[in-house]
Amino acid sequence: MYLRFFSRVSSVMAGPRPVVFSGPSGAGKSTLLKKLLKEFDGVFGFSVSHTTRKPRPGEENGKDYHYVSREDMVAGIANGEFIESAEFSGNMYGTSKAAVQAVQAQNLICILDIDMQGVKSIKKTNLNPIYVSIQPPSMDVLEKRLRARQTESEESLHKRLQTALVEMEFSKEAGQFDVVIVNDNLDEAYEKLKAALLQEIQKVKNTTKA
Ligand SMILES: Nc1nc2c(ncn2[C@@H]2O[C@H](COP(=O)(O)OP(=O)(O)O)[C@@H](O)[C@H]2O)c(=O)[nH]1
Ligand SMILES: Nc1ncnc2c1ncn2[C@@H]1O[C@H](COP(=O)(O)OP(=O)(O)O)[C@@H](O)[C@H]1O
Repeated sequence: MYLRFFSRVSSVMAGPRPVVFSGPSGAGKSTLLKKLLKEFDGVFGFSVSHTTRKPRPGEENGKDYHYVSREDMVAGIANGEFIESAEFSGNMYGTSKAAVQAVQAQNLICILDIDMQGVKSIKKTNLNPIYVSIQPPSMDVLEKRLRARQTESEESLHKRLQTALVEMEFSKEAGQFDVVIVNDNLDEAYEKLKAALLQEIQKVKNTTKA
């Protein structure tokens, strides 16, 4: 009884509910979340993950990811600095406690872009996010978009497509996600995303006004 009371208080103090974005590589997670961050400046904040993968052209250290060596990442995990971490397509990725705290300290809705393993780990924490799955209209379209993005080697592309099949099946499991958005037409997908998050957006706007 008391425990429940205190955990409710601490989740209120932690600010608005975070939002988890997950789905296959190339489904459009970054594209959609960047649109949200741009339109709702002062409402959303991005949880900057750590990764051992190399930066792509145009990506910025500390903005898109914290780019670290495997040695540093392993040490950070052993040191208890991460809420969750996973191996994806030959690289390590992880959400540090500091990354989420930095966003929540500003009373913003914290956006996490994480894979399926991350979703499973976050479900064991008390973060209590809204789980959004971004899905491509088909495997064919996904492959075309990933190729057109020109960020992957042939090997990396194949690994991502293999994993995508599993992530697509996972999104169909009942209860895994609060919202599943098929990103066919970008504008339509974005409108659906905004509609799903409208209530949380409004809460933050009301708090800021008060
Ligand atoms: N578990 C976990 N997954 C992450 C994290 N950061 C990114 N990812 C996921 O790692 C995968 C690969 O990300 P990235 O290399 O940026 O490639 P992209 O998704 O194709 O743009 C995606 O599914 C991301 O959602 C993290 O901190 N934790
Ligand atoms: N609805 C869409 N229609 C066409 N291309 C899209 C759409 N959404 C995203 N893209 C493009 O597909 C590629 C993959 O999107 P991205 O946001 O990088 O995916 P993710 O972050 O899920 O890996 C990018 O080149 C992006 O510009």
